[in-house]
Amino acid sequence: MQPIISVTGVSKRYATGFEALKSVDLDIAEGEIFALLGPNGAGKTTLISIICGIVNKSTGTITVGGHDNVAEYRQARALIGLVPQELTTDMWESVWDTVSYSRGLFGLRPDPAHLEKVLRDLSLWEKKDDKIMTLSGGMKRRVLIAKALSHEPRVLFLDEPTAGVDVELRRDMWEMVRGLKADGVTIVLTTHYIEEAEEMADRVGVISGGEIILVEEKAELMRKLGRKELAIQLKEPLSAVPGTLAEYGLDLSKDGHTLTYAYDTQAERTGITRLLRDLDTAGLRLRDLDTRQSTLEDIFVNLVGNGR
Ligand SMILES: Nc1ncnc2c1ncn2[C@@H]1O[C@H](COP(=O)(O)OP(=O)(O)OP(=O)(O)O)[C@@H](O)[C@H]1O
Repeated sequence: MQPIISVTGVSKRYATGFEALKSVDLDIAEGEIFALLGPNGAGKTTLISIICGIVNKSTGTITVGGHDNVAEYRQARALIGLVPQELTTDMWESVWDTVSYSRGLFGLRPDPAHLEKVLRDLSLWEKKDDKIMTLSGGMKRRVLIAKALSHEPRVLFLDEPTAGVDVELRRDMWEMVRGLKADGVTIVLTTHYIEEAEEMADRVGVISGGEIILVEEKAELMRKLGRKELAIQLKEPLSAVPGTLAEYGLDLSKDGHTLTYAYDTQAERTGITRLLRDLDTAGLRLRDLDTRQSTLEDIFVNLVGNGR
């Protein structure tokens, strides 16, 4: 199936000479929730701003629903809803007016029933006549989402949707995103929060220093997450792993005192019982055992550390 968004060889050099993106390739499948993870300054906002046509790219091509996002800007932009990080909306307007205006910008006929559904889904219906400046920060964020959904986009971009929001609003956001997915909307969200990617995403992309360094199904990442290491401390140091233990792929520390066995916690058999028996048979005496689980955070920090 053709991806709904296709980014090919996109780079960005700002006027300052800073290269914020380095030849990014990325496809987003229709209907998925894609989380773009990366540290501050990695290029997340730059990338989504370029896809949405707010920032010009230096090289490369982007299509949205098959439309080139420069040559066919209007068609491409009409398919996209963008919820920016910053509150950028007219504080003096009422919720209803600002959301209606956003829809009008796309040249669409008024559709009060659609806007009512959007506002109700975001628990904003009661506030529809309130001026935006009178709303709480969390409610203002909901207004930004309502604006982004006003023209019935097929792809919704959420830039750091839950940065600085309370737990309740975060839960509501996640709920809303799931509802949109159920309606067939593709979601791309940027986040620093690994739990958010873990909770929401079908696929995860990691960006660091302007480069996409990993794109993977979340389930696959979770499988990696499921890996554990067993560190076996030996009473007497070894100079090499005994040949009879070759099948375990053990790692011997430089000082010869520790053997490390990596295993999959989700596998039916971890092989630990057999390994311990074989260690005994090989005549090795143990001082201590220690296990350590790699988290998605470890994987992330590792990747980002290496990507710099
Ligand atoms: N208009 C600009 N001119 C020059 N440099 C810029 C401009 N906008 C962003 N940058 C730089 O480009 C890099 C990427 O910024 P970007 O906002 O895309 O990162 P980010 O991953 O979204 O970060 P954060 O998580 O902090 O929002 C940063 O080093 C930033 O300072």
